[in-house]
Amino acid sequence: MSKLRVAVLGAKGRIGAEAVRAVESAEDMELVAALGRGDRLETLVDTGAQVAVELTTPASVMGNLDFCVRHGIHAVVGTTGWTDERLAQLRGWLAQSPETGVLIAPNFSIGAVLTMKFAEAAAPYFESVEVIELHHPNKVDAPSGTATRTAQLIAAARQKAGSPPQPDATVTALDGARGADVDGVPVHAVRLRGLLAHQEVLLGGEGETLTIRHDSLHHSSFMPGVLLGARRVVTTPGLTFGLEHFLDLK
Ligand SMILES: NC(=O)c1ccc[n+]([C@@H]2O[C@H](COP(=O)([O-])OP(=O)(O)OC[C@H]3O[C@@H](n4cnc5c(N)ncnc54)[C@H](O)[C@@H]3O)[C@@H](O)[C@H]2O)c1
Ligand SMILES: O=C(O)C1=N[C@H](C(=O)O)CCC1
Repeated sequence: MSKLRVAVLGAKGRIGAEAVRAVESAEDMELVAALGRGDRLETLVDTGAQVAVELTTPASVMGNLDFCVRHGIHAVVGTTGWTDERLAQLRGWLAQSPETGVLIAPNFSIGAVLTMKFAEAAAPYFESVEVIELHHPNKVDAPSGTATRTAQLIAAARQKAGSPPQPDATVTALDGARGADVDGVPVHAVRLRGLLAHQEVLLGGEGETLTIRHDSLHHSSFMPGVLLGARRVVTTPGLTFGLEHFLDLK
């Protein structure tokens, strides 16, 4: 059986370098390109890449995806910075290239995907829900893509269940003290040397709290998800948002 021809964009970055190693080690894949900032995207075409793993920056991701989709190269995207406007633009590009697949995974680790699922399930049963994400201080965006997605899922679950607004008597607050408001869910971002990627979802009800916590301790935690995404995206045209769609979660 022929090997899946995979390229990595952002290959010298923290997660990109780990992805290069993971693709090289995967028996069913061939690493055909490992591109960094300033490298020619035409290399993807020249090397016959079938899938590009996009792990760059919010400033670079759209240009890279525009090129990939126009050339019918499937993409697995871990880069953050997704807004409704960006998603609509990407959907527009994909409509012009209906056989091409793009997976955007706010988080590739199974624990983080499960954290989101558990938080979504628990959210309607508690009066209060807040998200705290904690990352290394080299991270350029806040809040994290994972925390934003988690808060959106929580908010949607609460809206569907008819949950009332969260109790909060705050009248005066320093800017930022109550975190960022993501669809009504407060999200707090911590940046601390020594950390990699961590998240807590705090839920509170009368006389009880529930804390759901996930810790990524090494970039290897993201690799099974990256490889799964690359294998599945080639047969999944259009936009898939969230690795959970490629997992058989009950
Ligand atoms: N989805 C996930 O599970 C997951 C996990 C970890 C990181 N991330 C995200 O992945 C992205 C990268 O994270 P990081 O910690 O590796 O950052 P990083 O800064 O270490 O790496 C980014 C790399 O991309 C390169 N780059 C920038 N523009 C480029 C371009 N146009 N073409 C090719 N390379 C380019 C940079 O030079 C750098 O080497 C961030 O958005 C981060 O939030 C996602
Ligand atoms: O290290 C990062 O940067 C990470 N970014 C993603 C996010 O913003 O959610 C995933 C976790 C690691």
